Amino acid sequence: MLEIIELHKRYRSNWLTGRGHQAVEPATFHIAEGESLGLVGESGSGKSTLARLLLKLISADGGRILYKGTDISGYSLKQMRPLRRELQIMFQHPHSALNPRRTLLDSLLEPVLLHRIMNKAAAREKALALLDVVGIRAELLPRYPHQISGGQIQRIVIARALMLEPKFLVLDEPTSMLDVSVQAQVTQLLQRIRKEFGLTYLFISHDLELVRHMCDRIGVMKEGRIVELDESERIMERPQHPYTKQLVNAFQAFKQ
Ligand SMILES: Nc1ncnc2c1ncn2[C@@H]1O[C@H](COP(=O)(O)OP(=O)(O)OP(=O)(O)O)[C@@H](O)[C@H]1O
Repeated sequence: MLEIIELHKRYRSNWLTGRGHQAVEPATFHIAEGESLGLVGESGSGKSTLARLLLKLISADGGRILYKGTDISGYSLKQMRPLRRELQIMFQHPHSALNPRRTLLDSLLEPVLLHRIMNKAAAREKALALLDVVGIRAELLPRYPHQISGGQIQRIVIARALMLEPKFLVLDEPTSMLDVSVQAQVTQLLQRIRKEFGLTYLFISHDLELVRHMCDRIGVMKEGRIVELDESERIMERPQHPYTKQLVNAFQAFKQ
């Protein structure tokens, strides 16, 4: 579905240090349709930058992105517009994902009305059907984000993404701000909708256990480089790179 070839990014020098920063070294990998690919690595290793690069939310310094065989690297904002429906991202901070001054219903309807996909009545009907899928009662819809829990917000955010019938979702630490028990419920929901809607995921997390559970393959990032990428079980059982070994060992020690 996505083929990434030598994609790389350097942030320009900042006024404080006067130095630039190579956030992502040339990265080459693919994400197959229906697959869930995990990205792990310490904070600052470039995971979010890589995800934003492949969605073209930030511009790359070089490299290519093929989506369903078409090179979209040089696409303008206008050319990307129809693809924004198909390629979406969900962020870590559930509260900043929704406009605090809009009701949940308005937030749910906003993207489809903006993309002029359907009229308001049809959009409401679709929203109600999706609320069922994500396990939210319709009575909550007139509320504002601060009036519901973090887990409920994440469910609304998931429903809002589904309104646009995406094909590919980047999940950037989607559950890291939630309590452990709520985390498990949201993770289960994400697993279920992947199957139900035939979605493809890029799942970013610090949590190796979660990534192993959610993902078919795992890519390990260190200092802007993908140092290892393999099937999840193989990464866990036979890590090759010293940094991956360190991550897996730390995880095993923590489990004992
Ligand atoms: N807009 C920016 N301008 C300059 N430097 C940036 C910018 N965004 C990120 N960086 C730097 O690029 C590096 C990679 O950041 P990135 O957010 O991609 O890492 P990450 O692995 O996703 O980290 P985390 O797990 O903490 O979210 C970091 O050193 C970060 O400080």
